[in-house]
Amino acid sequence: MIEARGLTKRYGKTLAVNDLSFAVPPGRVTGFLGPNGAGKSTTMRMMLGLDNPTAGQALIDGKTYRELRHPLRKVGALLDAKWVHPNRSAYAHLKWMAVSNRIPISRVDEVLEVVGLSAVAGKRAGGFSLGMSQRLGIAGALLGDPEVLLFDEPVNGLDPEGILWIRRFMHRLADEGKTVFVSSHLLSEMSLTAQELIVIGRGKLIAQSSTEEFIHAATENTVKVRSPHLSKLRDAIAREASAIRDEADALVVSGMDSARIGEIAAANQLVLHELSPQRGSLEEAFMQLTGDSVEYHTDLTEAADQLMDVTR
Ligand SMILES: Nc1ncnc2c1ncn2[C@@H]1O[C@H](COP(=O)(O)OP(=O)(O)OP(=O)(O)O)[C@@H](O)[C@H]1O
Repeated sequence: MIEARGLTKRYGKTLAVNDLSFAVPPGRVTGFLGPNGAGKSTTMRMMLGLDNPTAGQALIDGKTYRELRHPLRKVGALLDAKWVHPNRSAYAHLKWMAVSNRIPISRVDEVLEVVGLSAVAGKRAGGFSLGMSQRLGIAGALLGDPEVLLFDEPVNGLDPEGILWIRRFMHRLADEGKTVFVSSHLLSEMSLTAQELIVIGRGKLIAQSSTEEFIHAATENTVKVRSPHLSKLRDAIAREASAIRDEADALVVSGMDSARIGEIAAANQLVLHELSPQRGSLEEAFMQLTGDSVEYHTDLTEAADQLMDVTR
C-alpha cells in the first residue's frame, strides 16, 4: 500500500505538488495520470526518498522510504531505463545491484528469466533497444521481490509489441497481489492498463476512482442499434429513450440499456442487425471534465471544476 498524506513540494515559486492525499491499493494496477508538468515524477521521487517533501508525507506500508529497513525488498521502481552503465552486461548490472543491496545473486537469473532477457544476459546493456532497456529496468525493480512497484512513464517511446508486453506484465504483477503504481500522460494506454486511476493536474488531486467509474461518470453511455425497420424501431422506443440520434444506417440511443431495446424490438417483432452498448473513452472523459458547459451528474462535479481551474 502506498499513501500520500498532504504531500507538497515547492521548487522556488513553483508548487510542483500541492497537498496531495491518496492511497494506492494492492492487487491492482493504478494509473497516475496528468498532463506534462502535473507533478507525477516529483511525487514518485518523494515516494522513493529521492526528494524531500516541503510538507506532508509519502508512505510505503506506513513508513517513509528512508525508514524502510530493506527498501529494495519493499519497493521496486523504474524511473529512467537508460541509467545503466553502457559497457556492463545485463547480468553484471543486476549482479551489482543485488550485491549492493544484499540480495542473493541467484535472484539475478530469476528476474532475467521473468522479463525474458536470459538469452541476452551477457550482452552490453548499452547496445539494448529501448524495449530491452525497459525490461532490464523492470528486472532491477523486481530483484528484491518487492510488494510495491513504481513505474514512471514505462511505455514512452516503445513500439506496440513493447507496450503490450509491459501492459500484460503489469497485470500479472497485480494478479500476484502487488501494488502497481504507474504514471503516464497517455490516456488511451492507461485506459487499457490501469484498473484504478489517480488523476492530478498542476500538482493537485483531480480524481481517484476505478477507470470504469471515471469514464462512466464523465461520459454518456449509449446503445447503437441497426435494423431494417429503423423508423418503426424509433417509434417503439421513443417514449422510454431520453434521446435518439441518427448515425448512418443506425440509431444511437441514450437513456436505455440494450436489454430493454431488445425487449421492445422483440415485442414489436422488429428484426435487429446490431445492438451494441457504446462505452465512452478515457479521452472523452477528460474532454468532458475539462469542457466548459457540461452538466455533471455525479460527485465528479467538484473534481471537474478543479480540473478546469488547474488547466486554465
Ligand atoms: N528539480 C526541479 N527544480 C525546479 N522545478 C522542478 C524540478 N522538478 C520538477 N520541477 C517542476 O515541477 C513541476 C512538476 O514537474 P514533474 O516533472 O513532477 O511533472 P510530471 O507530471 O512528471 O511531468 P512529465 O510528464 O512532463 O514528466 C513542473 O512545473 C516542473 O518544471
